[in-house]
Amino acid sequence: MNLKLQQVSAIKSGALQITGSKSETNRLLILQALYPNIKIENVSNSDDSVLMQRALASTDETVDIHHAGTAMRFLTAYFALKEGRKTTLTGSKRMQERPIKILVDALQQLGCDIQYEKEEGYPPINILGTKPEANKVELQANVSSQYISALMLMASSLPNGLEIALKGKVTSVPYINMTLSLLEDVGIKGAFKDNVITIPENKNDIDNTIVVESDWSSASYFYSIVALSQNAEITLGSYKKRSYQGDSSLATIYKNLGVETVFGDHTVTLKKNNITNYEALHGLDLSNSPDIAQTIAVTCFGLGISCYLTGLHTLKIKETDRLEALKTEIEKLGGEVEITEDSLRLAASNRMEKDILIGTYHDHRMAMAFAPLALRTSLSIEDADVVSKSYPDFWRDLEKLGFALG
Ligand SMILES: O=C(O)C1=C[C@@H](OP(=O)(O)O)[C@@H](O)[C@H](O)C1
Ligand SMILES: C=C(OP(=O)(O)O)C(=O)O
Repeated sequence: MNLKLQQVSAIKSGALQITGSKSETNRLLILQALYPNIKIENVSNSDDSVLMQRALASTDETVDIHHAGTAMRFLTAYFALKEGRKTTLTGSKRMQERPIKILVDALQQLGCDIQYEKEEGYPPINILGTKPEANKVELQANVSSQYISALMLMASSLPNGLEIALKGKVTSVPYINMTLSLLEDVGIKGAFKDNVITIPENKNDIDNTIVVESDWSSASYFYSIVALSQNAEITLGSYKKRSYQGDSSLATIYKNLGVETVFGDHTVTLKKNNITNYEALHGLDLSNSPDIAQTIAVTCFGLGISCYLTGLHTLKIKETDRLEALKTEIEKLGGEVEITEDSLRLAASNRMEKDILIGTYHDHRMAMAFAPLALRTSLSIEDADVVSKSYPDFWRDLEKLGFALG
């Protein structure tokens, strides 16, 4: 379904409750599968978390996780270490193009039994669960942190825990720290020092209740809306100042784009002010928070300012090639974008075409990143339901703020 967004001149101030972080939820669901007395509150209602829950509950031999990257990676390690269980783990067409070799190699190093069903290095994979004796593994860390988190989440179930040595420049580091922090919250105290992660074996009962913080990547779209508005003020729950999510760097980044963040009791209020520092957008390294790159690029385009975003090497293997997709869609609207393998340069421009259909390429973040441009022009979003991968209530929440949809 294509969704038309009328141009809106002003939006209402409002308060929204954002669903739980899908990254935190999907880690905790794996830990709950290992330690069933763990309780999770503010569970994400994202498709990716629903798919994860279904996969963990399934007794079928074939498990299909559609587009969910974390589910694919975390479940590869989970099923590989589930002794005696035979699983074919598969996903959408795009998932079958997203690499998994680094993780499979690491699990094979440990002694796991995993075969590729079609193309080497890519899902679907056939897994026969084992309990390996080895407790050391080495893997390349510059492609996806999800491979590392997958091993960390399973490590405490191995007879001697696990030592994970990371090679190369480590990418998406906050997601590794998030895994470490959640493990610690349930009582498993690991360490990450000098590119070596150590997770001990756990023999204790675990019955903690963990409250998932709401999703910061989802909050990014409201940062963009406030930046593009005259004077909007939006309160979002439930957030905390000391977040496990690297995308909470939004507060610092959007300060440069005229958005002030005020932390309340479990909320953040985003307020428009006119204090900007656009220079900070020139050479902004997003290797710690890849999921907000699209939001930031589109905000800058909406503001008519230039930006140069770096550290984007992981964007090519996400739900789509996000660098290509951004270039194509911003250029349709009249912008000028140059991309390399790991960077995006947007030229300053006041051009903004009307009534363009924005392609979304099965990528929830393409739909959500472009929606705030309705504060500047009328546009349509292709396949608008794609947002449910991380944020099923997105369009309803935009309507609450006064966006005119349909
Ligand atoms: O571990 C996680 O929950 C995630 C890690 C990141 O992936 P990469 O480590 O592949 O960059 C991020 O893009 C993804 O949305 C969620
Ligand atoms: C990249 C993302 O998800 P995943 O890799 O888990 O599919 C995302 O949500 O932006």
